[in-house]
Amino acid sequence: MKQIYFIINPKAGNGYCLNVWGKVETKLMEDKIPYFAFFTEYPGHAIKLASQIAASNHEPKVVIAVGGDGTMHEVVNGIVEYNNITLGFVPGGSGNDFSRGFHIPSEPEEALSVILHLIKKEAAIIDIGEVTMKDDSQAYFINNMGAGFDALISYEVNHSKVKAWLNKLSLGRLVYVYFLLKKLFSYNCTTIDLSIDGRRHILEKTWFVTVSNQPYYGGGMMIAPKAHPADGLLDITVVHNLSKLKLLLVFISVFWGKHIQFKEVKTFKGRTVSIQSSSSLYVHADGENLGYTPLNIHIQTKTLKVLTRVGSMRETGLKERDSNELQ
Ligand SMILES: Nc1ncnc2c1ncn2[C@@H]1O[C@H](COP(=O)(O)OP(=O)(O)OP(=O)(O)O)[C@@H](O)[C@H]1O
Repeated sequence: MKQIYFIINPKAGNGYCLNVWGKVETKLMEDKIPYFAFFTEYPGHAIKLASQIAASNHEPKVVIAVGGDGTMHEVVNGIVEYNNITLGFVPGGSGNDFSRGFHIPSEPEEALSVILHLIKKEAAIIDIGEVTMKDDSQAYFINNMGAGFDALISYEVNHSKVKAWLNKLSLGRLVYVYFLLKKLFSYNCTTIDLSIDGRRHILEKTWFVTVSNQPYYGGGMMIAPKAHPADGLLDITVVHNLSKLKLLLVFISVFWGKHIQFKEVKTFKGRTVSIQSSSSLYVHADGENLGYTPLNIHIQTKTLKVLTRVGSMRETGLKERDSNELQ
């Protein structure tokens, strides 16, 4: 069997992740499965740990992130340039949208069982998004990225103590709702200039743009119900031209993926996307703050090997599609 490395974020889920790791560790010992474990010590550390593991030799290895979407995001960014790594995930964060979108069980022992089962089978090969910022710096996302109101919410969530309190009450998912309501009334919408595969869209009074590789974000909102991480396309969602009150209505419907029925919600599919705006907008990737617009996004198809129940294109009956056909 390939060597298994765990990268654990002890701060994820406001420390709940250490309980998750305790359960995983007990199961590994019971089943006498050899492994290496590394704990992150500061933000960004998982990128370094993951790239060091990948670079240590050319042997194929399994790296399993234990934490939230931010931990998975860092691990992806650490291994993206190496082709000897297969990725796994045990959810231990507050939002855990990766596990929702990639069908990883929420119970730690169950997640581990699925991973150990899948190690013996073929991993899914999925797409990822590459974001290039104005200063040419690059970052990759596995779930989604966003610019505008949703990125502002991410920023507020990541810099607030409310998340810790809600996590203590096992209500971590509600932190996004709390900040949405808090920021809704002071937010100023902007005109955005969106290019998708060279086709330009000027969208006035825009709340936000998200670019998704899988359906879920923000702790369970089904922002891009038709997104599939192995279809060779990114799903773009724009919410614009609607009142604050109607935004709340759209927001409620997003948990069921019904928001796309509103005329103010535009959806597109594409391979390259550029976002410019009349004023600088906050940007996030997988819920981690990235900076500000303008930026360019490019899909890297079939780039990552992931231990997930989300099947390959062949298994799900999807065909490689042309983005223009689907807009
Ligand atoms: N030792 C550490 N001390 C402080 N912060 C850390 C440490 N290790 C990692 N981090 C940071 O913790 C942040 C949150 O991690 P993560 O997103 O995995 O958990 P979460 O926020 O609870 O879950 P989710 O993103 O699913 O809501 C990340 O930005 C990461 O860089």
